[in-house]
Amino acid sequence: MRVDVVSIFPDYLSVLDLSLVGKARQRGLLDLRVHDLRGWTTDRHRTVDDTPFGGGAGMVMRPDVWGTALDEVLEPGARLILPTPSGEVFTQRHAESLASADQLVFACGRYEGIDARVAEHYRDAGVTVHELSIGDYVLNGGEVASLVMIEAVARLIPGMVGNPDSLVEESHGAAGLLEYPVYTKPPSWADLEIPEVLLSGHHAKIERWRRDRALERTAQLRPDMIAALDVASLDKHDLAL
Ligand SMILES: Nc1ccc2ncsc2c1
Repeated sequence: MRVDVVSIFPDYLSVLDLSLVGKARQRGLLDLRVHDLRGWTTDRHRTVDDTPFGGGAGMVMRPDVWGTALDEVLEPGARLILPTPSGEVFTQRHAESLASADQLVFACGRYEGIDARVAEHYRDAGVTVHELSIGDYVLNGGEVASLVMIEAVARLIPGMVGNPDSLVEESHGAAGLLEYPVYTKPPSWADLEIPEVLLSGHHAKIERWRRDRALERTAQLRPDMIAALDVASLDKHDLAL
């Protein structure tokens, strides 16, 4: 997979050289390219923004600069991602869908956002455009959101994580539940012990205990996820909880 990120703060993305994503690049699983939007400006001040039509505070990012950049970066079949607080909320389902793309291009907005004609222009041109939010809070731009989405997608690329089975039991994974509580050594800490069943070696009981805790935790913290569960995926024990 090729991933391009266009930003006026390209150094913000240097963290992608580390950890999982960094290793993926070294192993050739991920072709990550970070670009400075100002590289496509033509004036001496390298201007990327201007005042909003209709008035209002702040500045809006110019469509002509973004258009020149994206025309160069987008390859046929690429998905264009516009991180924005006014977008659809990014979920694991989006990560799974985006992980199958040949190229993802993240356009990181700053100021009050990117001129709306950019999304419109590329949709009209047949490009799949995703306007995605990572949540309801204030950020200064799209760079941090892009980091979140790139990590969520990159770890799903085949060969990225050592044990693919671990992707199934994670929170928001295939089971559609939050993850059960986990424990490790020492067996006793701060006068707190390990749940007995986890020391029993009885795998069926352990599996049952873990699913019960995942269902309980999800029901308590994320009733919306319970409501979204496929009832067919629940067994009679689940339903009795
Ligand atoms: N302020 C804010 C909140 C969420 C979000 N998601 C992508 S860019 C962004 C910006």
